[in-house]
Amino acid sequence: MAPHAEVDVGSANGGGHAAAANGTSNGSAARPLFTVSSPNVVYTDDEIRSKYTYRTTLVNRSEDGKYVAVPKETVYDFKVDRKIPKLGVMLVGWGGNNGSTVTAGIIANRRGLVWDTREGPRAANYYGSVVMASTMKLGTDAKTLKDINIPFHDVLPMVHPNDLVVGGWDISSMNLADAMDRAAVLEPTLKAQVRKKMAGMVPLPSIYYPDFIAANQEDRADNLIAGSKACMAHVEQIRKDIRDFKAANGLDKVIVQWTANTERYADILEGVNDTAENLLKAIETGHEEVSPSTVFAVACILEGAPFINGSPQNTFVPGAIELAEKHGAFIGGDDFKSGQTKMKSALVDFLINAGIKLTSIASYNHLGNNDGKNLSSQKQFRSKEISKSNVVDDMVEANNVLYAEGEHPDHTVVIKYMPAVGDNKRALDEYYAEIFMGGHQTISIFNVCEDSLLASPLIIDLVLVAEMMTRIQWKASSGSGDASASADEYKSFHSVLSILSYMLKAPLTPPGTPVINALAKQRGALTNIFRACVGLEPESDMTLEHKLF
Ligand SMILES: NC(=O)c1ccc[n+]([C@@H]2O[C@H](COP(=O)([O-])OP(=O)(O)OC[C@H]3O[C@@H](n4cnc5c(N)ncnc54)[C@H](O)[C@@H]3O)[C@@H](O)[C@H]2O)c1
Ligand SMILES: O=P([O-])([O-])O[C@@H]1[C@@H](O)[C@H](O)[C@@H](O)[C@H](O)[C@@H]1O
Repeated sequence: MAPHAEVDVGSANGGGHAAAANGTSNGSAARPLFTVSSPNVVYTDDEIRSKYTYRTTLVNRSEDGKYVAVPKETVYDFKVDRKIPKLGVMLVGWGGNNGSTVTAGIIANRRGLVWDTREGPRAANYYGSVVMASTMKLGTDAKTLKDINIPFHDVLPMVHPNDLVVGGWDISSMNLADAMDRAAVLEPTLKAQVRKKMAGMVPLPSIYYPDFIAANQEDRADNLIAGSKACMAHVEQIRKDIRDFKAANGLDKVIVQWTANTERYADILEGVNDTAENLLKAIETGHEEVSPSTVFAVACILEGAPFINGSPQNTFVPGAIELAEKHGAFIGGDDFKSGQTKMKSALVDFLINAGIKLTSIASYNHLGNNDGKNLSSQKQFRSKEISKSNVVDDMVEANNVLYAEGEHPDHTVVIKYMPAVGDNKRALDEYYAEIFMGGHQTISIFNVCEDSLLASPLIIDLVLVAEMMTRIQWKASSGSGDASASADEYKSFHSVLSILSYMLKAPLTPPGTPVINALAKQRGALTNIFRACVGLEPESDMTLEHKLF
């Protein structure tokens, strides 16, 4: 059967669910859940335009070495395209645990499925998605001053995941129904209801360069594009696949996401992958240090499809980042932040900001899925060890009361492959800290993460936020105090979508900008940038209205 994507027009025309707030999936703007009444916000049928004053504090040093804090205001004009596109998502590694699970989840939600379990009936949901299952404070009721909270999804005219058309590639030819069985993640009573639809989904052949993933993956590799090292033919085939998928499904846009196996790190080599020009040349000449994920990234950049890396390897070598910047293409990564590390990025933030001196973190985990099998190989584990270890750096460096320059907690990460537990990863963590007057606090956590059920909503959030970013443009308002920007042309955000960091362990940021791992700060950035696009102030927890009266 020819590989093809899911074609389910059930709700692609918006019939499968309530029209998304601020817009519907048929491309016109509907009545939004809320409007902002302000001279700084203008709604048209096609756009939301806002004037937003961004307030920061610049710090200088006086001659006597003291800090001098100077409040700064920069006025930006934001423009949001309200037309919600018909959106496709192509997963690299579609037949994996994550790929098959997220596909089944979208179908189940679109159809409003309910299935029997030992604990009784369960209904499809998007729990674990910050976009679909969390809220943000819109403001306070003008009469009662009580908080008014709205679904995150409603703050801007976002695509609804029920409308996503899913496809992708895999080195394994297994159809998605059999892949769902292989994954052993979902209940049989749910699988039975989506099996027919998924049996018709067959991943496109993909590129396979054996040296980049564990040798134990070879037995899956029966669905390959010819060639075992990078070449332009691979780039062009992937670009053609994206165009064909877009045309076959009548899509306006396609976003590509890597949820294939973790690769080993690629060496950064001068003259090979250090610049965009050298990277393209290295692909043309078949350099063996160019990985499959980097070939996919280059293909997507050239095709203008946002590319997101859900795995920890250094897909975005300097040449790939430079290429994305040159083409104004969006890239994001790395490594879904789904369970053990997500908890860590919240707990470490809490401990250190509570003035508790974390002195060691021991993170052990074992899992029995194919990801764990691939990670049982040292080179692939090393990619994951890096992404799981660096997540505390910004929080430690931000507290120079607890930590001297260069001082940091001991931190170890262990991953073991234990087939018996399958996708239900066990994460065991010990946090050891110094507290008041020589005391200690020891926090021990046993965290069973059903990895694919935690990662799937992140795959959805990454797609929805990345797509939303393709419809947001900005410019510094004339006379805004930002001399660097032209006052009369809108442009997109930087190619590297650091706004995606909440969903990622090792956030990729524009070159030279800081990496923020603290979970609350990441969510705050995502929330407040979206609020700014409709002219709303950042969420403030000051609640002076409840204190000054
Ligand atoms: N909670 C989580 O599940 C989680 C969290 C963070 C990161 N990740 C990462 O997400 C990725 C996928 O996780 P998974 O559990 O679905 O793994 P998986 O092994 O079940 O799926 C990976 C799929 O990729 C395919 N594949 C390998 N190389 C390919 C290539 N070059 N082109 C196309 N397909 C290819 C494999 O055949 C397999 O079907 C892994 O890199 C994992 O480390 C997962
Ligand atoms: O996101 P998280 O739970 O910290 O990290 C997970 C690891 O604990 C697990 O070993 C690995 O297989 C997953 O891909 C994921 O990276």
